[in-house]
Amino acid sequence: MLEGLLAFPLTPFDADLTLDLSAYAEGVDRHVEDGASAVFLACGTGEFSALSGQEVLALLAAGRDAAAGRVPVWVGAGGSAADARAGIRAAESGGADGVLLLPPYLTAGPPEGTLDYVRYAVAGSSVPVVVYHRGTGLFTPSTAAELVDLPSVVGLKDGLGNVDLMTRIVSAVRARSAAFLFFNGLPTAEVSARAYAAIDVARYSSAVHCFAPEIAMAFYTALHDGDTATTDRLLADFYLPLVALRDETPGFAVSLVKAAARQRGHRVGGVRPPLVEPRQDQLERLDQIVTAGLKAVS
Ligand SMILES: O=C([O-])C(=O)C[C@H](O)[C@@H](O)C(=O)[O-]
Repeated sequence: MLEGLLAFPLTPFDADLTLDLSAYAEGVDRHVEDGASAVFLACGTGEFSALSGQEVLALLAAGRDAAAGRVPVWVGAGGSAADARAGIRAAESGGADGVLLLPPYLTAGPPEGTLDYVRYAVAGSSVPVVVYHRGTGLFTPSTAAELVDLPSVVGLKDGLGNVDLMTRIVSAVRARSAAFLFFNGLPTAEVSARAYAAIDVARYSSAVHCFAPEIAMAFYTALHDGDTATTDRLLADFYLPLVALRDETPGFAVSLVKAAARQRGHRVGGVRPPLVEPRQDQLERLDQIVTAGLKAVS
């Protein structure tokens, strides 16, 4: 389940920041045509935190139509415990193949509370769920191992980036389940992909696939083939400069992706607040970084 490169479509907005569903359908179709093995709608890159429950459902309907059965369609849920439960149920009724459960809104409890949040959210539904480990939703090795007892929870996606903790989480879960799935969902996941593959977290998602699928697919293939000359070149020429720019401003893990998609001619519009747009000098550097990345794969 969920082999290959996972794509997280951007959510396009009009000039007044309302959803642009026809542009969304184009984006989902582009991901599938460009080699994504599954699409995860309305998650981090898709600005889940800025969307209403109704908007997420509209994106699910448009995304399913656009994917047309060619790849699995997963969708985000999360926020308050009540919204997370309602979101998972609505995703199930709306025909999603699975749900990425994002962290609880605003308040962090202890790890046992995070586990309870997942139990509460998945109660009464059977659609497969992957739990996103980041921010206000953190696990210990022992609480992560208890996820195995929840039949609909099939995996954990790490967005924290603590290799020591993830190594211990993978070991604790593997002692109880060989089938449980692990995903690297760190911002610009390619940068940590080699290290994470070494600790049995080989699946990853690529936000870069939203604007430079040529680069994302070349990196994925090189990583899969053990072609370190290519992964090293793409890291040096493209991913590491991109991450340096990304780290200049909070929220750029999404804003830069949207800006780069616009630069490549895609109809995605701007970001909703609290995200901000890159300045002109940052846009110019972004353009240079993408040009260098495309040259490296040409
Ligand atoms: O929820 C999300 O949007 C993600 O975690 C996906 C991104 O693709 C992330 O892995 C990245 O930036 O490469």
